[in-house]
Amino acid sequence: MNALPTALPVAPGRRSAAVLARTATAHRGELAAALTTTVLSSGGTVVLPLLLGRAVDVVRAGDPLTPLLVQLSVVAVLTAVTTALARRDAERLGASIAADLRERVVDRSLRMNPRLLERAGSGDVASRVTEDVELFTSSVQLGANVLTAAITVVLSAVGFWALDWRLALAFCVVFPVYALSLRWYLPKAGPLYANERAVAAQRSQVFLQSLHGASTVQAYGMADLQGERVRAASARTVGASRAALGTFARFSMSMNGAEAVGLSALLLTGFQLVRTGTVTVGAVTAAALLFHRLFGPLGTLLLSFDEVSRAAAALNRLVGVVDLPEDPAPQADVVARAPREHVGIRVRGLTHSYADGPDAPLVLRGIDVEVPAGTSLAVVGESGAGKTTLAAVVGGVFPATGGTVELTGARGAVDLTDLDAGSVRERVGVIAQESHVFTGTLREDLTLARPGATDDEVHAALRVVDGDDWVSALPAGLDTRVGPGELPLSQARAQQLALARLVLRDPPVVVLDEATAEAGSAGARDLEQSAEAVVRGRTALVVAHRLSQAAVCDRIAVMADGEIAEIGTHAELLTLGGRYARLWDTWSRTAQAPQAAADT
Ligand SMILES: Nc1ncnc2c1ncn2[C@@H]1O[C@H](COP(=O)(O)OP(=O)(O)OP(=O)(O)O)[C@@H](O)[C@H]1O
Repeated sequence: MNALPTALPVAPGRRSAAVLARTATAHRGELAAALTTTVLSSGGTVVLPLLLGRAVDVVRAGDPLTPLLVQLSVVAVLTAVTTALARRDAERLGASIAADLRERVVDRSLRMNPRLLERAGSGDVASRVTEDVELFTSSVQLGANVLTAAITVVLSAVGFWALDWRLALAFCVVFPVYALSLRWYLPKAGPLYANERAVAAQRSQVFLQSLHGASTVQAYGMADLQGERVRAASARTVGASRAALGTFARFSMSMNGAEAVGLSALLLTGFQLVRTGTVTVGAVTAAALLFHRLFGPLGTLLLSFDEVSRAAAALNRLVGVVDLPEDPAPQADVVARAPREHVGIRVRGLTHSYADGPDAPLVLRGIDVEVPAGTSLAVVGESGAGKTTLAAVVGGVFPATGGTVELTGARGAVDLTDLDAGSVRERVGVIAQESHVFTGTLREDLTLARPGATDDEVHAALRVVDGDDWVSALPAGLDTRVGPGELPLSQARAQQLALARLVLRDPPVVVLDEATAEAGSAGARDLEQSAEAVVRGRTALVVAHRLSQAAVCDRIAVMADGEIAEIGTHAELLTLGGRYARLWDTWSRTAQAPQAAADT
């Protein structure tokens, strides 16, 4: 089994640049349009000061100014138009690149190996697909500005050279000063921003944990402690941002110094050249105007190192997700061999540990069990016995650290880990402890399981799980919007929807993990019946806290400390007089006893 990293990777800068370049060239038309209009607009920006310089010489010589004024007007109008077009084209290109990347990141995150997701923490994934994607997307405008500034700087250098090579040299004085500042700043900026992003991800993780575990936090009176953790994580984020900002402020000051040095050098050189009659006053005027116009683009280029560094840190984290190695593709013949009908489950020597290393505690300790096609196996046991872990592994949610789970059929057996997620989901349907309601209409929520299902099919699935009455009674029926902020649904109804989705998907094997555990006893009995209807005719592994649910399954496995302690039918286990019999005895004496007994 491949060793999984403990955290999501961050791509090196060179790899991110390559991905960015490849994404840009995939939009060839937009790239060509953006480059063309940007070169034209930057060209106009450089030509205008040159024409103004010439105007100074024309006025000094007393020559007619009108032809030059016409040229100036035409160039000014063309520059204005191409500048507007350049901005639009560059933004379009940037938006396309950002959208491409965003889709790839979201797509890869949704198909992420569940064990990696668990290890890396959902906070890191959430911060990448939200904050990092947003940061990168909002740098589209920045990218457009940087492109324009870079081209303007190159064309201005050509303009200086056309005026006089000595003026060009004087202009170049700024570069060593810039270079020194950058040499000081750049090695600091990368780590500072990477740290800022990492600390922000930790803050998201702590915050998400507080939200997800809100009821536990309140139940144990841990609000103050958890609040302190969130505050400490926020303080670390503020500290990291301050460190980055302080360094940036010092860098900005050195930029202003460089500009003062550059302009002084240019004016002094121009003064000498005019005195010796080498260049005209107009040429020096043009050079000064060019330099003045360059302040903007040069400042954009240099000051944007700050934002570029942030965007690059975000991009490296996004490319880290995009580049996650795909799980190996299943072999076509294995998928073809995997049974679709009369599918049984065979578990051999299953061991699992949530931690790494040879001494890591085992949560499953060598489970051997078989569920013949069309029969049901209930799994019961005390909290922490390993029931949920067994259900998750058998349901193909994540692979176990050792042993095998096979789907058996008339043509042999296929290991679950040799199949891709899609092939597993066609054959094995899972309902986990928490049933999620997706934002949208009830129809959308239900047809996720089978896109294109008709309303009749959706209602039929709801009828199987006894959910059609309340859905049909809603004024908008299947068009009712559900999810956060919409029609509130009880946990029992959310589980009913999850069961209906399973009916629509119609897999031959189902794994139900405490599908009825959350409901109060009255609702729980209804849900038990809904779950029973789903199990009927299918191969099923049912994690049951309510023993009435276990008693109606064909066989029952009692788990204790990661092992199967007892297995048999309800009657056999009662006769055995062991753990199950004791559990049943306790269960029968609880308030539900008369009802549970009537159930069985
Ligand atoms: N994601 C996880 N990371 C680390 N340990 C885990 C994780 N999930 C479960 N465990 C541990 O594995 C053991 C078995 O847990 P599991 O949830 O499978 O038991 P269970 O029988 O289903 O318990 P319950 O009925 O309370 O859900 C427990 O000791 C639990 O603390």
